[in-house]
Amino acid sequence: MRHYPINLNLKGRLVVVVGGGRVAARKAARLVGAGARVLVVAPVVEESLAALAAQERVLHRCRTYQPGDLAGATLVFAATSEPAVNREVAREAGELNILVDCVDLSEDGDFVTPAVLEQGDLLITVSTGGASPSLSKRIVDQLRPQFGPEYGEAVALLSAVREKLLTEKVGNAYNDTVFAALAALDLPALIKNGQRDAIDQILLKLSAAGAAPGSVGAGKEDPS
Ligand SMILES: C[C@@]1(CC(=O)O)c2cc3[nH]c(cc4nc(cc5[nH]c(cc(n2)[C@H]1CCC(=O)O)[C@@](C)(CC(=O)O)[C@@H]5CCC(=O)O)C(CC(=O)O)=C4CCC(=O)O)c(CCC(=O)O)c3CC(=O)O
Ligand SMILES: NC(=O)C1=CN([C@@H]2O[C@H](COP(=O)(O)OP(=O)(O)OC[C@H]3O[C@@H](n4cnc5c(N)ncnc54)[C@H](O)[C@@H]3O)[C@@H](O)[C@H]2O)C=CC1
Repeated sequence: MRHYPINLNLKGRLVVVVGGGRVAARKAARLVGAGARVLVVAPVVEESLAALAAQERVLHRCRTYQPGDLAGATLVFAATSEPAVNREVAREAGELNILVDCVDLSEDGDFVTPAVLEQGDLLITVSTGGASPSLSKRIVDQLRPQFGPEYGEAVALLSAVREKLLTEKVGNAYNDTVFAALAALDLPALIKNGQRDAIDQILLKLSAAGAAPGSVGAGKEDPS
């Protein structure tokens, strides 16, 4: 394995994207989705980036890259169409100890971005270590039909149950039993088949030892 997999929480962090074409736009849109503060440095930006800038969801510095543009960044994307500029950006990032993704030559960078399948908080990512981005994309496209919106709902429900159990100071052994029982269920299938009453019954049964599911039920009515 050439890369170490990690899912970053970039909420409120400054990320600088140098370049404003199709590739920069793809990276910037996902960064905005993750709650990062995004600065785009480019003399020309494509339509979707211009729209994000107009909505003040990214900051656009409308000129070519200059040394100093990376100040304060947590991450950097060198995403121009000029290899020499991308190298220069990578060099400055290295000096500042900021991790950089060089979109035209992964060997010059510190990280690469994977193809992504997202359903709520479920994140399935595929990478080939830079060998074949289009294969990464194809694998995600093949997985997409198997992981519909019910997976997002299942994750949200599991998260609520988990938070409730962990904040109710129920014994660890009890929690372990409940988590194991929940993990053994095919919750996404139950959700997909509309079996919300069945899920609420299961949650009530699991909570019999003391942790009422309360507001975490799957049905429209609060089961508690
Ligand atoms: C190393 C990496 C660096 C990085 O960008 O982080 C990188 C590098 C390069 N990509 C190139 C080409 C293409 N990239 C795509 C698409 C995607 N590229 C993505 C990631 C990555 N691309 C990282 C490694 C990912 C991995 O490990 O597999 C995806 C998965 C995610 C994303 O962009 O965030 C996204 C899918 C988005 C989606 O799901 O929709 C397409 C297809 C398309 O655009 O439809 C093509 C054209 C077809 C082809 O060439 O395969 C070139 C050659 C450029 C040239 O010819 O000059 C380089 C440079 C090089 O190879 O060195
Ligand atoms: N990683 C990936 O997913 C992919 C990477 N690529 C690589 O990424 C490069 C960029 O691709 P696109 O976005 O499609 O190119 P593009 O031609 O659409 O956009 C290039 C952008 O770079 C900006 N730019 C040029 N010189 C600059 C400078 N000195 N300072 C700041 N910005 C500058 C331009 O204003 C423009 O916004 C390609 O040249 C290719 O090598 C291409 C396809 C996919």
